[in-house]
Amino acid sequence: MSKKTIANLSAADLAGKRVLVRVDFNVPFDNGSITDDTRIRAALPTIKELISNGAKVILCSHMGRPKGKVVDSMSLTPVAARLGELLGQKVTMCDDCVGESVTAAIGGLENGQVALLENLRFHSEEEGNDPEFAKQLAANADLYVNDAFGTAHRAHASTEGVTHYLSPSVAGYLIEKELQYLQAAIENPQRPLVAIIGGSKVSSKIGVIETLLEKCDKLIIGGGMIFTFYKARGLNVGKSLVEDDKLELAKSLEAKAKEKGVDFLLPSDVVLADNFAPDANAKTTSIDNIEDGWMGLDIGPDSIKLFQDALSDCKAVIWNGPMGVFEFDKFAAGTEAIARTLAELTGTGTTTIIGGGDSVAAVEKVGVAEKMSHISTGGGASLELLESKVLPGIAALDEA
Ligand SMILES: Nc1ncnc2c1ncn2[C@@H]1O[C@H](COP(=O)(O)OP(=O)(O)O)[C@@H](O)[C@H]1O
Ligand SMILES: O=C(OP(=O)(O)O)[C@H](O)COP(=O)(O)O
Repeated sequence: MSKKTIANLSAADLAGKRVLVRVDFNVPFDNGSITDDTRIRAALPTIKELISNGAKVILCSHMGRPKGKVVDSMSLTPVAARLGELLGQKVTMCDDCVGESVTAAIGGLENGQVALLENLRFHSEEEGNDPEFAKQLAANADLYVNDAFGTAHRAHASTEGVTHYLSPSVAGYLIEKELQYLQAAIENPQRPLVAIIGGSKVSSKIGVIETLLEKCDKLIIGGGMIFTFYKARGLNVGKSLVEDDKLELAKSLEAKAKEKGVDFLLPSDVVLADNFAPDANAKTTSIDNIEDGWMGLDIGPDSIKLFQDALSDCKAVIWNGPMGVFEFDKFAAGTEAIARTLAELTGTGTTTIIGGGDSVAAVEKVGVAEKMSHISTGGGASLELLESKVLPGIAALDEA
């Protein structure tokens, strides 16, 4: 990575210094309890490094989309409690992210102690990347570390703006690791490189499919978007999800794959449902035999075999998006089989990279998350990185 990281800072750079650390603690909640603390645990290496070097650690994050207003259910207070448990030390929860009370709380920190600022997005200036707000955030710190990979695609006051007022501004270990895997996978791939793209709609994955077509050897497509490709080929898709305004695009993506010599694989059979429900009636059929009144919600057993064969010789895999409606058990087999196959491949030396979002949930549901080479903590951010877009939160950091 060409950006400076905390590994480039010496103990003397950190001891006794107030370090503002942007983290992504935007974790899922249910009834006030954190249901998945992956993002909190992912920030621990950076936080622990700062603690052990005697820094005063000032963590900041957003939670949800409160649109510039204080929304009690989006307070970071439960996160401070969970982080305190994980660190085995107290985390001081601040009642705001800027202002006198925050300055006083930070003034009271001893070396090696940790404070968490309240949700940055309770102020509209955060998402507006307001320079005055960025200055206020910076005023309480001596240097800046960005470890919020999941928010690196946002040019907000705490990710981009603040870097203009704090020096050095460096990346944390999580951002370093995310870049190591995701950037290397497309810039310097081990081959054969296979990309598996699924999810609901082709429209949300156009950019990533186009970029990956330039990089990968095989492209496997699953999920709801397959029906737009089938309809573009003139097949009947019943009442499956289709984007009628993307038929020409689907044709051009297939043509581009051919032109580039990329093996373009669509499922050969699908699991149909008579309605979109967990208890719908289901049947498996080849893709040229989809009847009116039925919708495809998963890939079928022949397709699983087809995809497993295509994956068998690969050295690296990037996966983004489920193969079907894996939230419904009846239609989860395709996604779960791919998750298991990737876990096995990792064991035989293949690099397996899971983009954020629903593919991560699927891998966790199957219980194979620990087996993958890398699971990204950012959905939108990992997609943008795979699309070779510049992530403003990373671009703003000091060059190495
Ligand atoms: N055949 C299908 N028909 C309708 N929805 C589907 C189908 N296959 C997958 N999906 C849905 O796609 C959603 C995930 O899509 P998307 O948000 O694009 O992926 P990701 O979150 O991995 O980026 C899941 O909720 C899943 O139920
Ligand atoms: O959860 C996040 O993004 P993700 O759902 O794309 O992984 C990040 O915290 C960014 O949140 P945002 O999309 O409200 O800016």
